[in-house]
Amino acid sequence: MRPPDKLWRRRVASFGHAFRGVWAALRSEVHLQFHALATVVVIGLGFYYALTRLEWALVTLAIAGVWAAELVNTAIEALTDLTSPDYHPLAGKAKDVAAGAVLIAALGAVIVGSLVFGPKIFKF
Ligand SMILES: Nc1ncnc2c1ncn2[C@@H]1O[C@H](COP(=O)(O)OP(=O)(O)OP(=O)(O)O)[C@@H](O)[C@H]1O
Repeated sequence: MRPPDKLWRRRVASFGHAFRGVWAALRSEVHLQFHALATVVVIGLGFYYALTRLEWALVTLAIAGVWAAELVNTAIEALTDLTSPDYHPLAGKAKDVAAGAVLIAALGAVIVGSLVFGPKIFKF
């Protein structure tokens, strides 16, 4: 078994790698930059409309879901380009399915956003 201090250092290093991954994807992926902008706008609207705790929880889950799906999509795209730079139906399938995950998460976020902000913005 590893000494506890080394385990702790490894956990901290893992967080560092994860944040580095988010930052690397953010710098290279236009879609993620759009999500970052949308996240800032949605958080601003959340404060403006004084969302309840439950509404914040739903909005947070929706935002995190889209970010997570987009990051996994970026990772799968990178791995696919590495392992199959030439055309292959399976490479195409992997990329299409990963993009599908982003689409589903984004649709869910649009529904959550409409249900939470719709009545506040359009006053119904
Ligand atoms: N190696 C490949 N073999 C077969 N089809 C591929 C391959 N690479 C890409 N494709 C097809 O082209 C589509 C677009 O791939 P691409 O790598 O350009 O990603 P993208 O959707 O443009 O994502 P992004 O804009 O985030 O880079 C894929 O969804 C897939 O259908």
